[in-house]
Amino acid sequence: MTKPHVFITRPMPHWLTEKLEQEATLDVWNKNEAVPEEELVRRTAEADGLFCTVSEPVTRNVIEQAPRLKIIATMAVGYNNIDLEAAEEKGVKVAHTPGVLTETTADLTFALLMAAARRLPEAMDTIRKNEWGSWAPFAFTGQDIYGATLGIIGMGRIGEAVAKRAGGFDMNILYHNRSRKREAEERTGAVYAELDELLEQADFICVLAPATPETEKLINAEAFRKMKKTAVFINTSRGTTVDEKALVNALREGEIFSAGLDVFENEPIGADHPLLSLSNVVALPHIGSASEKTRRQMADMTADHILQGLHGLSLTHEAPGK
Ligand SMILES: NC(=O)C1=CN([C@@H]2O[C@H](COP(=O)(O)OP(=O)(O)OC[C@H]3O[C@@H](n4cnc5c(N)ncnc54)[C@H](OP(=O)(O)O)[C@@H]3O)[C@@H](O)[C@H]2O)C=CC1
Ligand SMILES: O=CC(=O)O
Repeated sequence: MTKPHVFITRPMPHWLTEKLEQEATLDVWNKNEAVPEEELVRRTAEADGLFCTVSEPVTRNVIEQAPRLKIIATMAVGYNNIDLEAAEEKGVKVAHTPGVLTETTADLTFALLMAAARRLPEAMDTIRKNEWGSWAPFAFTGQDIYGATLGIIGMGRIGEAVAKRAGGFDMNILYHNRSRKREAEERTGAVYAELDELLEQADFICVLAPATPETEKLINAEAFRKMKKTAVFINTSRGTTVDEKALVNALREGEIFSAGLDVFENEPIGADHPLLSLSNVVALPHIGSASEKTRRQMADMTADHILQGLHGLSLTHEAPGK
């Protein structure tokens, strides 16, 4: 009997390909860059399983041209890049990796918060450029984190893990979701707030809601105008939740103090992106879950999802429908 065929959209370590090769024939895109759409369509067309990442738009076009496809497993918790409606129509299951990356992404969110508050990259650049004159009373003064107010938009798994870290800094925590989460309030001491109230009162604003039509440009020019001039804005969710032009403007005009960003409207951003011309921006290349242990666990979980999908078994983490 011929083995099912799996297309993997990134180079993977041997332990992972060996595991999948016991049950499938693999086609691996051997570059650490997104598969161009034409290539994704062509290679998924032959596949029973698609092992993908956040960077490939798995569109209706991709899904409809893949008659054998049974399972799409993304190595990510966010699955906004996959057309769930088309997958459901074609009977293709979709899996993602919630939970396993929660603490690692919360660590990175907090690291960005601290770096943007205390201007760490900007200060380090001074040393690199040999421009460190002497201890200067008002050089690189930033915002205090201890005792400040944190506003979390999207108090889910990662939002709550960020709130727990904030507890160690004695922060007051406000959060905004579509629905109140009373258990999270009990666990973290966070207080539910309407969005405007959170924007107006928080010293630090972290977006951790998923990319959906509802969250598209949720943080726009009007939202930035409501924030404190000393506010630090952090986005580790998806670039689509923020109006980037409005963000550039808010940072340039001093409507907010600084921003820490792991995600962008279009990834990868080029070195000539306007955000990178601003000294009050800390920018990272979408590395929220990038610890060695977590990425290994995510890859392994994705491989398990592929095997479950190929065998018609229920998925450990099926992506919730629309
Ligand atoms: N930078 C990176 O590398 C990473 C980024 N991520 C991003 O983080 C996101 C969150 O992950 P995770 O915490 O596991 O997901 P969860 O589903 O656990 O949490 C998402 C939260 O967002 C809330 N939410 C949804 N829609 C809205 C809305 N319109 N307004 C306000 N809140 C909303 C939900 O609550 P409710 O339904 O009540 O509104 C929920 O509590 C992912 O979807 C992904 O985009 C995740 C991992 C790594
Ligand atoms: O952005 C990463 C994810 O897991 O979602």
